[in-house]
Amino acid sequence: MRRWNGWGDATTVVELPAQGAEFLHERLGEGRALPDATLEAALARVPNSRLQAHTLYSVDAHDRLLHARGQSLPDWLALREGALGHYPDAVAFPETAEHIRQLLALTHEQDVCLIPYGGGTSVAGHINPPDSARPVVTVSLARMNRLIDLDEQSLLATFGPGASGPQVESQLRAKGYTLGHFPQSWELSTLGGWVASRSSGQQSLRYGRIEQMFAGGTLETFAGPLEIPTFPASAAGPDLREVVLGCEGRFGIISEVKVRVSALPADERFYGVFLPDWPQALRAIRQLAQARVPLSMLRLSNAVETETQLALAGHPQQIAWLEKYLKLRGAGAGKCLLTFGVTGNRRQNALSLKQARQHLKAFGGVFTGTLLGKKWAQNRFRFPYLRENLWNAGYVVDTLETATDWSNVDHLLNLVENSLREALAAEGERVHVFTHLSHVYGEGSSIYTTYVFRPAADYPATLARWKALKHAASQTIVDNHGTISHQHGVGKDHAPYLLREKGALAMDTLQALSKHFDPAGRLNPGTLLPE
Ligand SMILES: Cc1cc2nc3c(=O)[nH]c(=O)nc-3n(C[C@H](O)[C@H](O)[C@H](O)COP(=O)(O)OP(=O)(O)OC[C@H]3O[C@@H](n4cnc5c(N)ncnc54)[C@H](O)[C@@H]3O)c2cc1C
Repeated sequence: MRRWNGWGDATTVVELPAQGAEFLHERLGEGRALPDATLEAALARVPNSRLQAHTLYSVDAHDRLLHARGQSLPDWLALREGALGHYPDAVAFPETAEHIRQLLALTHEQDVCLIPYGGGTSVAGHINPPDSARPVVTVSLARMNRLIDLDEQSLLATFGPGASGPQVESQLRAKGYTLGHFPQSWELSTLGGWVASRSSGQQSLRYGRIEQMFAGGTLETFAGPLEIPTFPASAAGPDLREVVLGCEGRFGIISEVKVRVSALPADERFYGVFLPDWPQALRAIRQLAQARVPLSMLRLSNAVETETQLALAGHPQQIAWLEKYLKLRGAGAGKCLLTFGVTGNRRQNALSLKQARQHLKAFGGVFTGTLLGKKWAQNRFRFPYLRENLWNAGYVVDTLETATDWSNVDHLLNLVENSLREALAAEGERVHVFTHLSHVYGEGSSIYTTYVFRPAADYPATLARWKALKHAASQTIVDNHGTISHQHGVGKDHAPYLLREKGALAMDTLQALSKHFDPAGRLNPGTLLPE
C-alpha cells in the first residue's frame, strides 16, 4: 500500500546505518524530529467539498487528501504536519478518453478547474490545488494504464497515459520490449506525467529523454482533441509534439501516448570506477560523452557525494578495506565515484567496456568491477525511501537540478553548492551539500544537487528554511546560465524563475497557447505559467 504521507510502498523500509547517522551528526549537529500527524488527524482537517457528489468524480475526504500534494519538500512537510492548506474538491478517475471529454464539458456547467494527475510524484508543486474561488477537480489518470497497441514492425507502442513505470515495462516485457525510461520515481510516476513534465530517465544515454521516445498521441483540450500522428521524422513545419511535451496539464489532458520502444537488451551491466579528484573526473566524463562511447548510463559523484554515499552504505569494515585499496592505487581523499552502464548485446558491451576502461585509465581511474555497479542497480529506486528514516533521525533532505554547457558546469555547480551552504548561515545552521552529474551530452551536463539540513523548531519555520535554500539556489541558477529545470519541470515552485530563463516574448507565446486551448483558464492554474 502506498504511504499517504511519504514515498512509495509502506512495507519498504531503507534503514539509516549507524555510521550514516554519525556522519550527519558530525556535519549538522544533533537531529531534530518534528511530530507526525496521524492519518485520522489529517483527514479531520479536510474541509467539506464545494461540489455535490457526481458520477464523474468522488468527493470522498480520503481520495481528496491522497491527491492534494506531490513529493516536493513543502509537500512532505505539509503531509507530515497533516495541514495541507488547499485540497481538491473532488477526484475523478476517468477510464476512457470519452470520460475525459465529459469532464471537460462538465466545467461549462459547473465553474470548476481541472488538475491532471499522473502518479503525483511532482517535486515542483505541479499538482497542488491553488487558492481558488472556483472548485477544483483533480483528474487521476490511474485507471487508463493499458498497452493499447504494439506495432512491432515500427517499434511503436500506444498506452493509456496513466501507466506507471512498472505497468509500462511489465506489459512491454511480456512481448520482448522495453521503453527504457527509468526515472528514480519510476515505481509511481506515469507515462503521461513523464511527457507532460519532460522527464529524463537514468539510462537516457542509451534510450534518450522522454522527448526522444514520445512519438505522438492525443491531447484532449477545450478546443477539441489535438491528434499528433507518428512519423519517423517530418519537415512539415513546427513539430506539435513540442506543445504537448512540458505542457504540465495547462493545455489539455493527454489521453493516449505513443512511444518508441526497443527490443529487450540481451545483456546489461553496471560498473564502478574511482577517479582521483574532481578536475580529472570532470574532464574524463566530458571527453567520454564527447567521444560517444556507447554507454547506457553515467553518474559521476563529486568528492562530498562519494564520501556521503560510502558513509551511508553501512558495512564499515568492507568500506575501510575499499578505501585502503583505493588509496594505494592513487584514489585517496577527494576521490570521485563514477558509475557507468553498458546495455545491448554481449559483444557490443564488451567493446564499450574496453573503450571506457581505457579512457578512464588515462585519467587515473581505478576500476572496481561490477560490485558497486550491482549495488547501484539494486538500490536505484530505493534511495527515495531513505527520506523516511532521515526524517525520523531529525534531518530533512531535498534535491534540485539544472543543466548547462560544459564550459559552465564546474562554475555553476560551485555557485549552487555555495548558495545552499550559506543560505542558513544567519541562523547559524549548517547545510550538507553534494552533487552528481548523471545526464551528459556532447555540449553539457545536468547538475543534480542534494542538500540535507535540520528542521527548525516547528513546521512553519522549517518551511521558511526550505524557502531560503530553494530561492538562493534557484536565483543562482537562472542568473548564471543554468536552466531552472533539466528534468523536474516547472510546476508552481519554479514558475517565478521562468521569465528570467525564457524572456517576455516566449512567456507571451506560452500564455497565448494556454488561452487558445483553455480560454477560461480552467486547466491547472498557476502551474508552469504564473497566474
Ligand atoms: C523520489 C523522486 C525521484 C524522481 N526522479 C526523477 C528522475 O529521475 N527523472 C525525472 O525526470 N523526474 C524525477 N522525479 C520527478 C517526477 O517523478 C517527474 O516529474 C515525473 O515525470 C512526474 O510524473 P507523474 O506521473 O508523477 O506526474 P504528476 O506528478 O502527477 O504530474 C506532473 C505534471 O504533469 C501533468 N500531467 C500528468 N499526467 C498528465 C496527463 N495525462 N495529461 C496532461 N498533463 C498531465 C500534471 O498536471 C502535472 O503538471 C522524481 C520525483 C521523486 C519524488
